[in-house]
Amino acid sequence: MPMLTVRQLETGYGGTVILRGVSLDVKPGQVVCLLGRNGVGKTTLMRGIMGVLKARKGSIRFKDEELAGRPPAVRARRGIGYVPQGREIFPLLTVYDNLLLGLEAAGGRLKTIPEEAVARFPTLPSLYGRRGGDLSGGQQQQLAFARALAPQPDLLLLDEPCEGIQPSIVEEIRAVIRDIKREGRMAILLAEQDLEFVRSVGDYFYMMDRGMIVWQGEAAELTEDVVQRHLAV
Ligand SMILES: Nc1ncnc2c1ncn2[C@@H]1O[C@H](COP(=O)(O)OP(=O)(O)OP(=O)(O)O)[C@@H](O)[C@H]1O
Repeated sequence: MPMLTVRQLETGYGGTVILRGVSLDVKPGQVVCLLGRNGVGKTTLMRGIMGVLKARKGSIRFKDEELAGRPPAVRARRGIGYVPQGREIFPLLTVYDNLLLGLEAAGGRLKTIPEEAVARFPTLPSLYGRRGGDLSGGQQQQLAFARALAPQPDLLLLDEPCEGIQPSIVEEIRAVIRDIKREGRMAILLAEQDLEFVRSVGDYFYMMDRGMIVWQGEAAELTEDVVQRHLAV
């Protein structure tokens, strides 16, 4: 049984339709990857699932509840965490307050940041008093990741977490995703352009082109042939 079932989702910006009927499934504990060239709609799909963009048509079922008409706060409360592209750290707030906002965004069920969310990023506690805007890009990505983990979501949406990040932190992020996968309690939907990264952490993939899913399969079936057909420019 899938945990997330998206069917025929249509959404876009203003009068422009970007997603033209996207369907996908994420099962509990799975790492599902979204692939596709720049501009095909990966971020738009993430925003549609989180509810930052309203669905024009289609269905988003999460843990047996229809969420398509519900606001982002409800989706966060139901257990969807989001690490947006560009991270969206609050630059003037401290690292600690950024983490607390993650708890609040998910309904404030937890009052303190769970040890396990932060323990995945051992350098974060030493930065608690710093302003978000003073961190490096890699540190901000770790903070955005920990902020999304703080309320203990069941599904994590990760939008290109390695984009523009130094290699050592990419390796840390890879290790965190692998740990989460090994623990088996959380599912991940990951937008990612790096094929090697997808092969190393993914279970399943969806390939997007111009607002549609054009191919899908097990991550192990992400062959050069598939890549050539859908990713080569
Ligand atoms: N805020 C916006 N207003 C209008 N159009 C937008 C907006 N954001 C994105 N688009 C358009 O939507 C389309 C899909 O963009 P999207 O960011 O979802 O692609 P993507 O696959 O995530 O690419 P990237 O890897 O570059 O982020 C593009 O044509 C883009 O120009």
